Amino acid sequence: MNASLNVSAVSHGVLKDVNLSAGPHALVALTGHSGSGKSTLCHLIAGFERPEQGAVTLDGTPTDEITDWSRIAVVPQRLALLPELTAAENLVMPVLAAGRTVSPDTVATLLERLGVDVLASRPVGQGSVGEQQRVAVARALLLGPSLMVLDEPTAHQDDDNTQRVIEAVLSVLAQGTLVIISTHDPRVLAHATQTLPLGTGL
Ligand SMILES: Nc1ncnc2c1ncn2[C@@H]1O[C@H](COP(=O)(O)OP(=O)(O)OP(=O)(O)O)[C@@H](O)[C@H]1O
Repeated sequence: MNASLNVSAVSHGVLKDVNLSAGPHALVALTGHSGSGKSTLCHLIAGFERPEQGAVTLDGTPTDEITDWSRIAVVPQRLALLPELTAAENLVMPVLAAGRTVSPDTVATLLERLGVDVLASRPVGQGSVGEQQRVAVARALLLGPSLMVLDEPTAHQDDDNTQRVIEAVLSVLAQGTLVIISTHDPRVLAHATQTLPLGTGL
């Protein structure tokens, strides 16, 4: 896993001439006030859309051409879980889409680690917002992606669960995942290896 992310001269919506390079084991924090474009940049890096100007590539490939969650896994601000499916089923969806398999034990262990084993066999729509957010974190962690993009992943978490999310992210970071996190949370920022402030006019 030696992913190299390049955001080159990107202008898109509120974003103007944004540049970023990062590789394995980097934890890049996207910071800035509300409306500064953190979610917009998360979407571009995740490959949900292609920038109006400039390029976003992972190992030379535009990220909007990458759909394999073992390469790019995402925790969107709006989570994008299927509420009528169980947490375990939600975790397995991108695995199946990538043509891979994971053992039920691996899924169960990950859900337990994030404190959401209670939803393993219940529809995730029955969980709290914080629980659903941790299911989305587990879904992104499952395949040990090359690049993981998390949009404010501790926004709905109490102290203990913030620590759970941070420890889970640090574990894939240690294995070489490149992590991009939009955040205001000082407990997350403390682990950043790079910070990209947005909306500063720089
Ligand atoms: N699909 C869209 N179409 C038009 N404008 C949009 C769209 N999505 C976001 N915007 C605008 O782009 C700007 C940046 O929004 P974005 O959600 O990226 O900011 P943010 O820094 O993530 O904010 P927050 O911290 O409140 O989540 C905002 O003014 C927003 O209204």
